[in-house]
Amino acid sequence: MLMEQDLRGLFLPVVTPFLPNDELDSESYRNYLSKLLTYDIQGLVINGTTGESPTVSWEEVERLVQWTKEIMLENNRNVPLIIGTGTNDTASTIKRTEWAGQLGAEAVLVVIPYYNKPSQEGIIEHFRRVSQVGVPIIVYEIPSRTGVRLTTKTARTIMDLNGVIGLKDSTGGMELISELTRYGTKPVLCGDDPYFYAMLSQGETGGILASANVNTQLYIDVINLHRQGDIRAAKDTFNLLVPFIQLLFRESNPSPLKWLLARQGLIKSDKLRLPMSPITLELQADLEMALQRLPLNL
Ligand SMILES: O=C(O)C1=N[C@H](C(=O)O)C[C@H](O)C1
Repeated sequence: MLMEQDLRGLFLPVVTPFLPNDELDSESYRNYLSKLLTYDIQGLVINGTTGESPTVSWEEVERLVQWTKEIMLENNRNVPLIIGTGTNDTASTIKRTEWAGQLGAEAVLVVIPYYNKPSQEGIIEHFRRVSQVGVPIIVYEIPSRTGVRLTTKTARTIMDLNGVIGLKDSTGGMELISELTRYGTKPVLCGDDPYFYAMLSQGETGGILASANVNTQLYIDVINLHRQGDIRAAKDTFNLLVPFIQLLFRESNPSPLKWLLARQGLIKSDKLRLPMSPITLELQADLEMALQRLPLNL
């Protein structure tokens, strides 16, 4: 099981490749994951936003986890698996967290309950109950997707729960991390790619970054350079990544990322499940242009 001190470095949220008939594409998954496993990453996140969790069934999550274990074995590489289990229903989140534990998850990623707009007290109680399952929890704060925002007080209360080992900050700003790190906190991982460098400077311990599915080594370099105190080189390296990050989030993640992975031949197609749809021709042209300037180091 992951512990607080393990939440350091780069964790990759994986895409879920699909066939034209909407079935899971195991061949693409094997090809793509084998590549990711060549990097010095600290873990994989299955069934996150990038994995299209809203349209992937739990039975499919089980297959993805099984395949991931097989692919790790084939590649002689073992990294911790974090599984997304958060929903907007406490009972189902508890069930999924129990199942994730049975599947061998080292931690679970639990998003703030979305859509039904619970009160701060309701959110705290949600996490208190899920934390009792006994699988380490990474809290996932992403107000642009959930429609609710944690107050600092709520975030602190949830972070203090036994069983919560850290938080993925996708708030799109520096306020939460500044407040949490002001008096010391459990680890905060960046989940908002454009803020990755700024948050490192503010005390984040690493990231769960969809954009790091491409140019993975450069993200690892940013972390290592920053740790070594070579701030200038870390910033220069991050600056190389910024144009791609901007393009990868101009339309909803993971559509641009899937297009890029397919363009590189790592997965067979950029197929998404509706209501997610492929990127516009305009974004495709801009990504092609960016590729001319910085060929992807996949
Ligand atoms: O799947 C994830 O985990 C991520 N989701 C965020 C989003 O899609 O909004 C982005 C982040 O890079 C990782």
